Amino acid sequence: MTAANRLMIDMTNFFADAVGESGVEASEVEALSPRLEGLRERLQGWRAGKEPSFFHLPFEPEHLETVYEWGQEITAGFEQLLVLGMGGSSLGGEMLVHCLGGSEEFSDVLFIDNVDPVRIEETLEGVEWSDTMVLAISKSGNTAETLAQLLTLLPHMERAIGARAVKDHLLIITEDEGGGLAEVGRTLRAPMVPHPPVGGRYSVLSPVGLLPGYVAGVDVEGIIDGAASMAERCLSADIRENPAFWGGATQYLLAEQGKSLTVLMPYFERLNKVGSWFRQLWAESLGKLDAEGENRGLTPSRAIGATDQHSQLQLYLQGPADKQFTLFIADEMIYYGDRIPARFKDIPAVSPLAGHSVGELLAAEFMATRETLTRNGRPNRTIRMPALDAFTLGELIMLLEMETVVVAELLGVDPFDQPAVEEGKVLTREYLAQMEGQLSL
Ligand SMILES: O=P(O)(O)OC[C@H]1O[C@](O)(CO)[C@@H](O)[C@@H]1O
Repeated sequence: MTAANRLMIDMTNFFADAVGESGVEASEVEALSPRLEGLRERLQGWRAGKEPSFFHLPFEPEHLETVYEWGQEITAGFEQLLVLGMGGSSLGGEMLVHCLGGSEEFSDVLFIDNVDPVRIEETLEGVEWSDTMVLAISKSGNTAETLAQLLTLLPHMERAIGARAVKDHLLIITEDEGGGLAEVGRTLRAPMVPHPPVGGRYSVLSPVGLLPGYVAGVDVEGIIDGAASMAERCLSADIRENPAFWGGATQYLLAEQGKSLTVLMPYFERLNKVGSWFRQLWAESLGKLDAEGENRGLTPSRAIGATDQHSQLQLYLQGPADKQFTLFIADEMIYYGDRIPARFKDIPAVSPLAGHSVGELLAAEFMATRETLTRNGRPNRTIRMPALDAFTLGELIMLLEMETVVVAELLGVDPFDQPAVEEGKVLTREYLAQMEGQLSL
């Protein structure tokens, strides 16, 4: 595996030297280092594979083997992959496909990650069942939405390809063999791939995310190499040398000082789904009660440059000083896009644009936003990628996962559970039961 670091993390504008009193001091971040000692020890165990963890996924070659085996079968036999799943069961795959997908041999990977009947109907309208493989993913196997998605599209499949062929068009990823999805799969004799023993929001580096990615043409080995390289860097005992410890501890401190809204703002639309994936990771991992029963958490928010400069930036600059920002830019951006013709260069509004590529304009807008945030005392950091490629995306995924775990450690919460979500699931079932009562009257 290559150890070249491609992701550059510029934290300068998180600190008081750049943004004044709304920033933090490097010495304050360093002072948090002893509180991360327990995590450092656990990380060594995770790296050695002593207990299941997302951190070890890039070092488990069997996941890639499964992805190649199924990926080749799907790309050889089908035109389309339809992925069913909620939250962590779909967001990682969607991120990979959206960021780097676009294989010419294989056209479509579609995701149904809701039970909005209109959206489902619209998605299914274009599905040619004889050319489609369905991938149903649920770690627990009992998620109502995922089961409803699968069970409602089964009759469509059966009508189109015949009941006996369904098992050749369906693949299931689930962990719990006693769960509803496994039960349905066994009845239909559909093949099953085990979900790794990690939470859905930490599962992107397993077949859960990599298989849809592979099918869309993503270089999954590059993703894994990048993630492994970042994981090794995150083992450093020196907090300043450890990107996730340094980044996570700084974001924690900023939040403790009132900046508990984390805004992710890529200047690259392909990175938009990184924001969707990160929102679940950050929200479900951090938003919970600590040991003293205090409500803790940092609220994720996402924006997209340059579009949201014309929507959110006014708030960011002069609204409440409760936010910290992570901006993303890819150096290659300046080479993209047509040059703006000089034809109307005598018009004052056109003259500064003439001759520049559209990518150069976007890059200039990024630099301007970064500077205005800084001048207005709004703490911000920049994650710079030379190019948006698989290795860099793998580094980014591992960095954001590890930063989440670091912030959780400092908040004193468990990053791997989501105890409060259960209540809503129970109530949903109760409401359904009530509706059944009404309908039977
Ligand atoms: O993979 P499963 O078990 O279907 O869960 C889907 C999602 O639902 C949650 O349990 C609750 O939102 C998430 O943590 C998870 O990613």
